[in-house]
Amino acid sequence: MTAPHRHALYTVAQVRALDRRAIDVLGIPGYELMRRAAAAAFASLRRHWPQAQRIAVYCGPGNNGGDGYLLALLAHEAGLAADVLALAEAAGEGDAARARTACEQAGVPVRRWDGTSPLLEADVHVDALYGTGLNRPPQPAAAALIERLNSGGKPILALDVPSGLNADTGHCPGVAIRASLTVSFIAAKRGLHTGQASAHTGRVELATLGLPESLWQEAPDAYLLEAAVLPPRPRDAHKGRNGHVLAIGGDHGTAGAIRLCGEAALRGGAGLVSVATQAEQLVALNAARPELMAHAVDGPQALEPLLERATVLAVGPGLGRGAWGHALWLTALDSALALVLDADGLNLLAAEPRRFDPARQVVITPHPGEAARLLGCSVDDVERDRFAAVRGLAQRFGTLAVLKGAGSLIADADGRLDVCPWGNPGMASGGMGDLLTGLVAALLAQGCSARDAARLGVGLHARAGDLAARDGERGLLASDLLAPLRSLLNGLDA
Ligand SMILES: NC(=O)C1=CN([C@@H]2O[C@H](COP(=O)(O)OP(=O)(O)OC[C@H]3O[C@@H](n4cnc5c(N)ncnc54)[C@H](O)[C@@H]3O)[C@@H](O)[C@H]2O)[C@H](O)CC1
Ligand SMILES: [K+]
Repeated sequence: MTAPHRHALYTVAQVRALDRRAIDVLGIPGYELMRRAAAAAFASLRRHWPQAQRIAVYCGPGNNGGDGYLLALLAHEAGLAADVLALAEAAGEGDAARARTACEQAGVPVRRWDGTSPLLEADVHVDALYGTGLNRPPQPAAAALIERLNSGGKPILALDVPSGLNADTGHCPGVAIRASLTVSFIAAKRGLHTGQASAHTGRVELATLGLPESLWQEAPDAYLLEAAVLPPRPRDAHKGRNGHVLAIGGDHGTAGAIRLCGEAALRGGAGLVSVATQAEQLVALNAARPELMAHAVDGPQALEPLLERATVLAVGPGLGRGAWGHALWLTALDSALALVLDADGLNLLAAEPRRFDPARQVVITPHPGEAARLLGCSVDDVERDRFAAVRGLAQRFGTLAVLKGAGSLIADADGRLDVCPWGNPGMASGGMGDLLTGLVAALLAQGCSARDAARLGVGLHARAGDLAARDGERGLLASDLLAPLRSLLNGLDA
């Protein structure tokens, strides 16, 4: 019996089951839930826009619209000017129809949106068009209204889900509301925290509608990551206790990626970091970061002695897909060491797929393009359902999978999902992935399991990106993250 763990994320089907249990088992009528939802949303509206005197509510044909009618009624009863534009004719019966009648009988003007009339004059617009019931792209009239609201220059409060956003996947099949605030009811939906969601939800608040803890019986399988750091180092720590990362990459002309990976492994706290790379990179690497032990490796034989000393492998940054990179990649895959695969290490895996021994600690960190190649689908397919994609990766390769992008996702082979709530568009730049690879390798080197290294690494990396973006998201460089990363790792939140 767990209340909605404040980081638990639910599917629409799971929330519907909670709704049903509230109605059937706890005997709370659906209309009472609707009234509580409207009250919670209205209270949020007053908190966020205390000066608002006029609100306009846009109601769809279902229960999301029902929430909107009851919110308009509450605003009217509180002395605000409230108007309603309805997308559809009054529904025959049901809670939404009852809500609309209560609204009209109280004297709140309810007019039909004819597809062209101007928006209502208001300080705040309330989006009550679609919630968890969205099952196709908004149709022309609704789409036109959504686009007008988005360009209306006034804040939008979205009820439960910004209309047009799929509450399960975070994908927008068509146009979608861009809200300043979303008040979500009963339980947080997965789709509010990944993919396109962050461009549409604004701030997300959860209203549990005063339901008793006994409602949340089944434990959900998706959670928002929580801020965490590594436990403090024992005083007698020595470099041998913090593992030895061997970063493999840096084909002709690409020293930067493997260097960033190695630096991140050092900053991430690995005891020792070696780099196996092409001879031409040595000077640049040693000059840039002498603490990295760079080795010229021309093939698998030269790699062997380095593998014997390493405890974790990070394979892929700047590896290339030529004979040199492929030979080193094969050697790394045939070792039993913990492994982080990224960039060309993943492209080579897409070309020569294999399942890893579940006992081996392996983390793969694709961006959507690499994920598409690994899954044999399009990038659109990946982004259309990121949760399905990341789970597919973990199951297909038998590894811990990270699917990067807005709201990075983490899946392990038994289906548990974690969602990263941090990060910003400034991080969509070269080298950010190389940092993550090195950081995850460093955490593995310090004894984390693949799952903990991925969760901690993704969270710290994104939080460091948010700290570094305090000086602006434009021009954010991967190396800007190294300083805040070190602070976060040591629990010294900058
Ligand atoms: N169930 C409860 O106890 C509570 C529900 N709450 C609110 O209810 C909505 C979910 O309501 P539902 O009627 O299932 O669906 P929607 O209102 O989201 O959608 C309306 C209706 O519209 C049709 N539809 C879907 N997509 C489209 C489209 N693109 N174009 C046209 N029509 C579309 C579809 O038939 C839907 O049924 C939930 O989000 C909450 O806001 C209460 O708040 C809490 C209790
Ligand atoms: K909505």
